[in-house]
Amino acid sequence: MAYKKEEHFDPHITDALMAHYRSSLELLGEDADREGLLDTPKRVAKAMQFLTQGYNMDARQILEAAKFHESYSEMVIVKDIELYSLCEHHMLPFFGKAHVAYIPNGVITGLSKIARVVDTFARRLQVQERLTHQILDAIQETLQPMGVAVVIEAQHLCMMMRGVQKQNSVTTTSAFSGQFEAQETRSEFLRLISSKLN
Ligand SMILES: Nc1nc2c(ncn2[C@@H]2O[C@H](COP(=O)(O)OP(=O)(O)OP(=O)(O)O)[C@@H](O)[C@H]2O)c(=O)[nH]1
Ligand SMILES: [Zn+2]
Repeated sequence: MAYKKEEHFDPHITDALMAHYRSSLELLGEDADREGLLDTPKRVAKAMQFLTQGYNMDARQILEAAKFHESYSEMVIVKDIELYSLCEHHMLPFFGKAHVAYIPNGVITGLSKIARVVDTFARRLQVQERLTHQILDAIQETLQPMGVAVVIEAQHLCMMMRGVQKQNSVTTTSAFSGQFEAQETRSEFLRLISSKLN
């Protein structure tokens, strides 16, 4: 499922968000009528709809539409999938990388679909832990593989620009199912995602 182009956003929602962001500008002490800000409510309305459009995307449908029967039964890893999300506490971005693996059980999917599944759940208000589990659950339920592994490494602007103001902390979350619950398989996955060659 492709991203919606900005011109396809619901105009009623865009209008309501524009009014909201215009009054936010004024509440923050700005002159919403000055030249540089005239189009800002519209830009922010569109940007926020873009950043939350995962609500209109269906990860299971994306995977169902790209299932192929194949006897390959080794680990498939898609690593370094960049992600941008918004923390649900402050609506500030968190961003980083997702590493996703599965061990097929007769069914594989298109590699790009794994990245699309990541985007589907990232483009919402999130906490990193739930994002990690939602990616795992969608792949597990749809492809029914022998196991799924998801690791996300991300930096949270709410911890960098404000609040505790820590610039270098990276949060790592992980979720494992099936064969990845075994130490040996999990270690192989962790070794492969930290390798420069793989
Ligand atoms: N577990 C988890 N916490 C998150 C995530 N994103 C942001 N947070 C945290 O959400 C918490 C919200 O805590 P509160 O005490 O309600 O909010 P706050 O007063 O703004 O907290 P500070 O950020 O410490 O100033 C903060 O500790 C954030 O660091 C996330 O993805 N997962
Ligand atoms: Zn936050």
